[in-house]
Amino acid sequence: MGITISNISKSYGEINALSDISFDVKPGELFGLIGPDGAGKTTLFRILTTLLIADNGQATVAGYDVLNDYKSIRNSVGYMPGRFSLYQDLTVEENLNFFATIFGTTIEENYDLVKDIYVQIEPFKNRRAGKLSGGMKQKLALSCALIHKPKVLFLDEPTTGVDPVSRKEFWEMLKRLQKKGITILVSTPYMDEAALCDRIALIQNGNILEIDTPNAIVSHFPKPLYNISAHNMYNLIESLTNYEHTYSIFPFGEFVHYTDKRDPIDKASLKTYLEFQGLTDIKIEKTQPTIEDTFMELAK
Ligand SMILES: Nc1ncnc2c1ncn2[C@@H]1O[C@H](COP(=O)(O)OP(=O)(O)OP(=O)(O)O)[C@@H](O)[C@H]1O
Repeated sequence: MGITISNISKSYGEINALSDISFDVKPGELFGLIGPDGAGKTTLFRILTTLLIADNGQATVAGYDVLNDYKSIRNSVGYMPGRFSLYQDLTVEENLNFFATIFGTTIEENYDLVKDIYVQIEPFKNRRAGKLSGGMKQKLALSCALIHKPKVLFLDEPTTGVDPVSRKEFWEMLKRLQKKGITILVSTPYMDEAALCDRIALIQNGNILEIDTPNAIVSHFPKPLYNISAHNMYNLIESLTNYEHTYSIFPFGEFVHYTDKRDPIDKASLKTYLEFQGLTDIKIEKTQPTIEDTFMELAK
């Protein structure tokens, strides 16, 4: 009951939103689609949930073809779109009832599946959805996407605009749903969330850059990586940009992530150069690459 995607392309006029995309999501897998705004994630979700027709290629979801079996797909999948999809003027309970009714079920019938999530918003069941916080809206949207017991769950940027605590809770919920046998395709622009998936596809400008487990993707980073810090971040970035041996630089919190054209790096001469640029408190230490580093390297 997984997903297969074979040579899917989609253009909007001149814009190639997806260019010949192919990959599979295994049954029961928690698979992440990781990429920046405009990468093509929503377009792929809309094709897989039968809301949009691809220009080329084939795809199946839970064994059904997206074109020929679209009605079966609509009954077997849950879809939480990126933008808030609920009825703002209906209460929490009315929203959930509405989604249950259109799928011919009731809240009671499938309560077991949504219980974990719904109990957290049940105290506010008479509040209008439009008056909920970001984290609560997200929990209600997930409950609505689950109320008909889908085999496959599509979540398009479910944690965008949600606070860090709610984001963490949300990923714990996804892990629990996965244990119940639901296949999950989730998109996110947050690279730290990518590490929580079984496998991820890095996507940019409608192309897949790489597909693998988060650990394997990180292990493909091609060069030794260094954390560099100094008292003046702006001057540090400018100095490293102009340094003749710089291969790549990437601001990363309080550090700059740096790779050097030389192998091995000459740390002493790099430090002397930075001191000559007027920088003080310089620290250069080897560090482990993250998915974000790998993405930036592949996206070059
Ligand atoms: N209806 C449309 N008409 C024209 N261009 C579109 C349309 N929908 C999307 N696009 C363009 O197609 C590309 C892919 O968009 P898509 O929404 O699939 O990306 P995304 O990764 O989901 O990003 P976002 O999070 O911003 O939605 C973008 O360049 C976008 O501007």
